[in-house]
Amino acid sequence: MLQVKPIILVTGGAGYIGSHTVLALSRAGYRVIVLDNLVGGHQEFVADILQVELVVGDICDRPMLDRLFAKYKIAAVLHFAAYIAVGESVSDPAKYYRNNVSGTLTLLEAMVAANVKKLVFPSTCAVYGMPKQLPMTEDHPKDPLNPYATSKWMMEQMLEDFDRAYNLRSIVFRFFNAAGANSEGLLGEDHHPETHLIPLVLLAALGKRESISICGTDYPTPDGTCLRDYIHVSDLANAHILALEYLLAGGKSEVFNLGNGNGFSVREVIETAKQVTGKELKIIECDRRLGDAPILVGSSDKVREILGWCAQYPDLSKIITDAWQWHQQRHR
Ligand SMILES: NC(=O)c1ccc[n+]([C@@H]2O[C@H](COP(=O)([O-])OP(=O)(O)OC[C@H]3O[C@@H](n4cnc5c(N)ncnc54)[C@H](O)[C@@H]3O)[C@@H](O)[C@H]2O)c1
Ligand SMILES: O=c1ccn([C@@H]2O[C@H](COP(=O)(O)OP(=O)(O)O[C@H]3O[C@H](CO)[C@H](O)[C@H](O)[C@H]3O)[C@@H](O)[C@H]2O)c(=O)[nH]1
Repeated sequence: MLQVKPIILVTGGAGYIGSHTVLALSRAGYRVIVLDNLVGGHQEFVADILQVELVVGDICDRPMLDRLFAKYKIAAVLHFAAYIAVGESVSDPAKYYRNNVSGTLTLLEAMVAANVKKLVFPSTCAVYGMPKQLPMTEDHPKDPLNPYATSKWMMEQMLEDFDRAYNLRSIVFRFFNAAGANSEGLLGEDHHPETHLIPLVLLAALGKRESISICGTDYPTPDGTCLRDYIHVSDLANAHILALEYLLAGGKSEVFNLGNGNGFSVREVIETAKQVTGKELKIIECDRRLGDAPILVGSSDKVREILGWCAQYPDLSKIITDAWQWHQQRHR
């Protein structure tokens, strides 16, 4: 007998990680509804490339959410919608608490009211703050260094309470640094303004930016620049399918790191990008960026053990090659 897969609501599905996850969901046979206000997302990703239904709306709009949950029989929500720039969250924290925390609370209340009680939520390794032990495991102390990370930690705590009080089951993924692009060149990373290292380096390689800045060269790391754990966006997307299947099968709430467990410095990323692109880059060394931790590298043993997740593209060179292919196409 033909099995009909459930309907999944993806907030922020027109954005970078959300769109890659919608692609993985569609390929796994799910019917997907994207809810995005398009402040940071791309309508053409959803309408032209993914060809799934897009509802243009805001997670802060409770009446619209109620209508949405009444119209579709949604089995679970994957909640990517958020503001994401660490630096901006330091200068304008209210914007982050309003959109990320208040918006998520509105969404969760609408879910409980509609009896939709399964959620996958992207948090960040930035909830850990300064590393006390490396690689970081899920029980590492939490000490967010900026309002963006604090907003994610607040939402994690909200989810714990919603589980206890309303039986809302969630999988929280603490992403390390999402990077790369769909290997077939269908989707990629295009934030406005762009703040992330890899796309900025590639825009410099394309001549769209004059130079690339290294933000801080006096960190307590081997070459003085920050170490990050870069993870391919398609590996993140696949983890969401496993999380969804786990929740739909009745799994209990869990929190997982998602990273590759290898730290690369800013200089190493720039060096790898030079090799991939074959371009020389003008490098400017400048001051540290506010709210940056020196090292964020995680252990993903728990997600491997419980969800059976395994990275398909752990190699930094492959991550940058896929991003480069997409950037070249996008800016042709
Ligand atoms: N990029 C990373 O390295 C990283 C790391 C850790 C966690 N995350 C989390 O993953 C998620 C997705 O990140 P991304 O890099 O794809 O960001 P993105 O900006 O590309 O996507 C976010 C999407 O959410 C939408 N959105 C924002 N506020 C909304 C609202 N109020 N209502 C409806 N839609 C709204 C935007 O239009 C955008 O399409 C975010 O929650 C982010 O915090 C990202
Ligand atoms: O022009 C730049 C941009 C970044 N960096 C450095 O490169 C590293 C990576 O920076 P990104 O902005 O690419 O990524 P972040 O580590 O700051 O942040 C990302 O990962 C975080 C978790 O670490 C959060 O989840 C956040 O959403 C996500 O943007 C940092 O040390 C940063 O200081 C530079 O040197 N020059």
